Formats: sequence, C-alpha cells, structure tokens
Amino acid sequence: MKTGIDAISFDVANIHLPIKTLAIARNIEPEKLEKGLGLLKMTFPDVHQDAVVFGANALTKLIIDNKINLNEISRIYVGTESGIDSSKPIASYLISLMEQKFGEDSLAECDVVDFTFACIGGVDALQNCLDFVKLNPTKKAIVVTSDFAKYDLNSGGEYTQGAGAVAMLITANPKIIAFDENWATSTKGVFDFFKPYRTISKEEITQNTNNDSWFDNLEAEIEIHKDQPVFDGQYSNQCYMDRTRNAYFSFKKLKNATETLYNTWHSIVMHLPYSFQGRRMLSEIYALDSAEKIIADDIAPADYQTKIKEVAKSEDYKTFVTEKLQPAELASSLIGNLYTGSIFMGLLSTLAHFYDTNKEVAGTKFGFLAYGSGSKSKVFEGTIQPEWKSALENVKLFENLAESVEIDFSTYESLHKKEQKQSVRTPKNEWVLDRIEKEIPVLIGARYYKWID
Ligand SMILES: CC(=O)CC(=O)SCCNC(=O)CCNC(=O)[C@H](O)C(C)(C)COP(=O)(O)OP(=O)(O)OC[C@H]1O[C@@H](n2cnc3c(N)ncnc32)[C@H](O)[C@@H]1OP(=O)(O)O
Repeated sequence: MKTGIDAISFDVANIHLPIKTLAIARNIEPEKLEKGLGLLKMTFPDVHQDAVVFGANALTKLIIDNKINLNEISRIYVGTESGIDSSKPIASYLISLMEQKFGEDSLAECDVVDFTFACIGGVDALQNCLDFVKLNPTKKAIVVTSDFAKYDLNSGGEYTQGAGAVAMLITANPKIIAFDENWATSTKGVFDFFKPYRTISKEEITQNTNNDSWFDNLEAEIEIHKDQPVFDGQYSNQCYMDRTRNAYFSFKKLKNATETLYNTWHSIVMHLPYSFQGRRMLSEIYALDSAEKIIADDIAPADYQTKIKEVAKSEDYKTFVTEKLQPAELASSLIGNLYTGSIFMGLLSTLAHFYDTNKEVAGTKFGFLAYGSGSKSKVFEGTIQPEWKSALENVKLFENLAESVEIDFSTYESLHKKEQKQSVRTPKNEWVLDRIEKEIPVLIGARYYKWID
C-alpha cells in the first residue's frame, strides 16, 4: 500500500522587503545576496501575523480547498521551532481555531502535538504520520509546518529571514507523492544554531518599558525566550554538509544501490535556509557519488577541498543544478527561510514549476535531503503520483507570491523591533492575532486570534 501527501497548501507573510534594499542599507554588495546566495525577496510577518496565524491559515486553506471532513482526521502533527509557549503547543491553538470555524467538537477525538528539532521537525512529523497511516490505512493525518525565521538586525542571518507555513494531508493512496520505505538518518549533538533561554533581570525589563505597573510583581530574575537564534553560520554549513552526506550514503547502503544514487532522482528537494544552500552543499555528494569517481578515497584533505571547489564550478555540475535543484529554489528566492516548512515549500515550488510549464512528472522519483540544526539529517525518496496535477489546481503558488506587498526599509525595521502598531496590509479571509493578554506572573500571556472575513 502507498502512503504519502494527498493535498498541500501554504500561507506566507505576504509583505516583503526587496533583498537589494536590505543589501544597500547594510552596505553589502547586492550581487552577493542575489547571485551568490540566490535571494530576491525577504518576507516578514505583518503586525497581525505569527506562527499560529500562518499555520491556521495554511490549515484552513487545506480543509476548504480539499473539502476535508474534520471528523476523518485522526492526527494534526505540527513541525515548528517557533513555539510561543513552553507547555501549550501550537497544535493546541490550531485545534481551537479550526473548531471555531468548522464546528465545535469537530476535532474532539483528534491527536495533536508539536515536533521540535529545528528545521527538521516537520519531516519528523511527516515520517511519524506516514507510519501511522501505514498501520491504519483508512485513517488520515495532517502535518502542519509553521515558523518565523527571525534573526538579529545586522547579523549574518538577517538576509535569510522569512515566514510562513505549509500544511499537508497524509493518506493511503495519495494523489501527489508516495514515499518509499527506506529512510536514512544521521545525528550528532552540536551547537551550530540554537535558541537558548536567557536570564534577564527585572531592572532590565523595566528599563525598557514605561514603568508599566504590570511589571511590579515580577521576580528579580526571569528566564525569557528570544525568537532570534544564537548561531555560527559557517559551522552550521559544515554540520549541514556532514549530516546530509552521512545520511545520503547510509541511504545508498540501505537501498543496496551500486550506481550513482542522485541519477535515479528526477528532482532533488533539500532543506533551503536560503535559495542556493542546496547547490552550495551538494557538490561534495555529487563529486563523491559520481560514476567517474572524481574524488579518490585516498586524496589528501587539502586537495580534497580544492577538488570539491573544482567540481562545484564544473559545467556538468551547473547543468545538474539547473535540471535537478533549481525548480525547488524558485519559491525560496521569493520567500526566504521557512525553517520547518522550507523543504516542503521546495517540493511545492518544484511541482508548481512543472505544473506552470506543463511538464509531466508522474512516475518520476524525487530525492529529499532534510536538515535540522543541532543536528540531524534524513534522506528519503518518493514517487510522484498520476493525479498530482489535479491536486495542485487550487494551490497557485507563484500567482500568490506575485501579489506580495513591498515594504520599505524603515517599515521593515519597525516591524522587526515590534514598534509598528498598524498592519501594513488589510487582512481579508484569514486568521489574525487579535490580542495578547498580559497575566502576572507570565511575561507574555494568553494569545487570542480571530477570523477576518
Ligand atoms: C538555519 C537553518 O535553517 C538550518 C540550516 O540549514 S544551518 C545551515 C545554514 N545556516 C544558516 O542559514 C544560518 C544563518 N545564515 C548565515 O549565517 C549566513 O547567511 C550564511 C552562513 C548562510 C552565509 O554566510 P555569508 O558569509 O553571508 O556568505 P558566504 O558563505 O561567504 O557565501 C557568499 C556566496 O556569495 C558569493 N559572492 C560574494 N560576492 C559575490 C558577488 N559580488 N557576486 C556573486 N557572488 C558573490 C560567494 O562567492 C559565496 O558563494 P560560493 O561560496 O558558493 O562561491
């Protein structure tokens, strides 16, 4: 029996800063970001948007566009690293919003939970839901990935920011893609990118407020969580390369493949923290697994790096990138990092590109290389199903992205610093963050959302 993705939908922050505007403001050569990293636009959440809003909007679209009866859904598993509470998962917010819209108790028997392992949490949720459907073929599950990739102003991650969600219906005999049995994993506990709790004093908090009496009852020191990560960019690239390489070759072994594995894949979908990450990281695997044995096993470490660089610049590799990786990069260039949603947005970008250019890919295999900092990689593959085109009819990825509203640099900075009070765009047919109630002794209290017609 086949199991996989039957339907897919997305929601992104539909306001963006052109990457050139950011480059000029930060005194970075625009060509570095546009041609070196493949960035064109950076989406950023509006005043009324957060990870719950993106997840709820993607889920609502999935339900409406595919006429899903919520009583049939046994699980809604969320991949996220933008949790807004250490106890109450984003999945719990999603249930209450869906019941508000689609009927009280419509999800009363549904199992919900968040999966957190940096950017790979959504893939973990997917793998878990696939196993569940394999055991219970008549049952259906939904995976939602939702994140806000926010970095400090002026940091090396600033130009890779992005925000949004992807939701997927997981069933037996799926319309879009059926995943194969083999999954390979590579794990190592490292500190390449993480979001630790920080201790701050009451004094520090009150200095930054207008002596709000709400803060009177705070303890002298509290632990706070900041959206922006602590990270070491080049080390995180090395961890990404090491994990994906190890998982790729474990996968090859699992399959007893003797030929070059990537040649069996029509398209390759990788975790993309920015558009060109995949092409920059895959050259090593490309070289190591090539039929011509470009790199011999006994090559000296210094020569090894030189050889990889040569391979990355070769015409063969450029053609390989254009054919197999570029379709997944297209949406990333226009959105930025979606953390858990990035790999699924890469799948959607690839399929939407083939849909828009009228290419038939049913029956072809797609290879997936997932990565989450901290660190873990999973490599797996799936076969595109005959009905993929009809399942994509309502998604209209690139038409939607073209409608994104451009913002200027000062609006971006005031949104980043949470100083902006008015939404840039007037919400319509979507969920919005209505208010946050401050409740002592909780620093940021309960969040309430509402649907805007
Ligand atoms: C966070 C996650 O989602 C999980 C992960 O995947 S971890 C792995 C990725 N890490 C991150 O995303 C962490 C946050 N980001 C960062 O730290 C940084 O943005 C980064 C490490 C991703 C990039 O760092 P950087 O110092 O800005 O860029 P750098 O690595 O030097 O690369 C710039 C590229 O532009 C090219 N370039 C520079 N100037 C250029 C120009 N004028 N014209 C064309 N290309 C140019 C460079 O040659 C280089 O490309 P190649 O190496 O392929 O030749």
